[in-house]
Formats: sequence, structure tokens, C-alpha cells
Amino acid sequence: MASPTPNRPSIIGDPSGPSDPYPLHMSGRVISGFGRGSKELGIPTANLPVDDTQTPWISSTPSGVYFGWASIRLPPSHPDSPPPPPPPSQNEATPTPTALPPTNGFTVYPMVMSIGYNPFYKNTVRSAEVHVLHKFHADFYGAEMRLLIAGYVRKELDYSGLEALIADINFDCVVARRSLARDGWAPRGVEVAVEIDGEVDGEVDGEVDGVAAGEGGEKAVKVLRDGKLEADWLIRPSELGGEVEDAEGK
Ligand SMILES: Cc1cc2nc3c(=O)[nH]c(=O)nc-3n(C[C@H](O)[C@H](O)[C@H](O)COP(=O)(O)O)c2cc1C
Ligand SMILES: Nc1ncnc2c1ncn2[C@@H]1O[C@H](COP(=O)(O)OP(=O)(O)O)[C@@H](O)[C@H]1O
Repeated sequence: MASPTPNRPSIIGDPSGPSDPYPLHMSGRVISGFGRGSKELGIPTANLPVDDTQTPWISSTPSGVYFGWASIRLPPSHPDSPPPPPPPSQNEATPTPTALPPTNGFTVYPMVMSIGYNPFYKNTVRSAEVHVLHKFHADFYGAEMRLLIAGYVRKELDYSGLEALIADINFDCVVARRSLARDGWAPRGVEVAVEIDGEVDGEVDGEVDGVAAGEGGEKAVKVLRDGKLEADWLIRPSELGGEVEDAEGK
């Protein structure tokens, strides 16, 4: 049984971006798990159905921890739902050149996830569980979620205790944030925000809201607007349309 993994790198991959076979895609509506994430770990995870007819790569991918981007279409009733776009102005002939393309009600967040059997809990069914690196003010069961999985962090482990599992997951979150907060790993055509707790690539070169990164262990938010990673899958899915359903898919 494992203790928290010692001395592992806090940043993964070349600054230029993911390498083969990444990025991988996955999507579905958020379903319930065993209810342990929030209650036992303090780390909620949004589960997606594991279905190899929809997601052919999933049966051959190693169980373990992955990181990337989650795009979620929250229902209008959700407290974190983005405001609807303003109606087009009569006077505005062409959009301003800096305008970002519409995201069709989806918002893109950094995420870290586990695919596997959770050996600490000895699950018998393989699950895919996403911890979105964002503080939500309500659950979003039933919401449509799309994933762009950018890389692999580590294999899943059994642990000597809950504290060791939590410590490793918390470090996975650091790895995901630091790895994603680089233009080569950020989605193109959409603004994303990543909370970071130190310098990335030598300096925090995006817009920083709040305190300077790394000061006194406090976190800063790096806003990335110049991402290079092709991410149409997240923000302009071809089959978009239809009603945005409320929680639980109702
Ligand atoms: C980033 C991340 C890493 C994880 N690593 C492990 C692991 O190494 N071993 C393990 O048994 N479970 C691991 N888990 C799964 C948690 O045990 C799981 O999220 C928890 O059991 C909650 O499950 P539930 O949502 O079904 O209630 C990980 C989860 C996340 C989000
Ligand atoms: N940051 C977050 N990341 C993932 N899920 C979140 C987050 N914040 C709130 N949630 C909600 O919490 C649910 C997961 O809670 P959890 O206690 O792990 O239960 P379950 O076992 O049903 O997945 C998600 O389905 C989602 O609706």
C-alpha cells in the first residue's frame, strides 16, 4: 500500500503542447457516483458513463490520473451559468477583432480526472471521474460535459489511509494547473482561467487577477487568451442545439 508519491514532477510535458495519443475526447451527461468525493475526500468528482461504444479508446487506456479541460453546459437555473450573450447591436457592422467566438453556452474549465477502479475503495466497475478545478455554488448532475484529455499524470494506487489518497490528489491538482497554464496546452479561441500557486515557465506572463503568484503561498489566477491547442470539440461541438436541460437531465 502506498504513501503519497514522493518527489514527482509538478509539471508534465513539453511547453509546445500534448503529444500522441493526446488530446483524447470524451463526453456525456454527469451521473452520480458513490457520493464519497465531497463527503469523505472534500474533492467532488463529476462522473461520466464509461461506454466503449461512445469512447473507443477508453477500454485500452491505462487506469490512472489524467488532466485536461472540461467544457460544461450548465442549465440557466444554475448559479454559475454564464449570462446570455447581449443581443447584436444595430450599429455594430462587424464584430470587434478581439471578440472571442461564441461558446454556445459551454464554459471551459481546467480539470484533473481518474479513470479506473479506485483501488483504495476496491470498486468492481471502472469509472471516469472529473474534479473540475473551479469552485461551483451548486451541483450539476445531468449537465452535458465534454472533455479534452491532454495528458497522463500517474497510475492509480491503493493507500495506507485516506490522508495519503487526499494528499496525492491535491498534488495531482497542482500538476494539472501548472501543466495547463501554458499557451501550448491551453485551448485556442476561448478564454480560460487557471489558478496557480507558483511561477510557470519562469514567470506568470498572462493577466493575473489578485495577488502575485507565489507570494506567501497564496494563489493567483492566470487568464490565458492565446491558447494554441485545437479545441473546437470543447466550444463549437457540431451537434450543438436543443434544449439545455436542468439538473438530473430533466
Ligand atoms: C485526481 C484524482 C486522483 C485519484 N487517484 C486515486 C487513486 O490513486 N486511488 C484511488 O483509489 N482512487 C483515486 N481517485 C478516486 C477517488 O477515490 C474517488 O474520486 C472517490 O472515491 C470518490 O468517488 P465517487 O465520486 O464515486 O464517490 C482519484 C480521483 C481523482 C479526482
Ligand atoms: N469542482 C467540482 N468538480 C466536480 N464536481 C463538482 C464540483 N463542484 C460540485 N460538483 C458536483 O458534485 C458532484 C460530485 O460529488 P461527489 O460527492 O463526488 O458525488 P458522486 O459520487 O455522486 O460523484 C458532481 O456530479 C457535481 O454535480
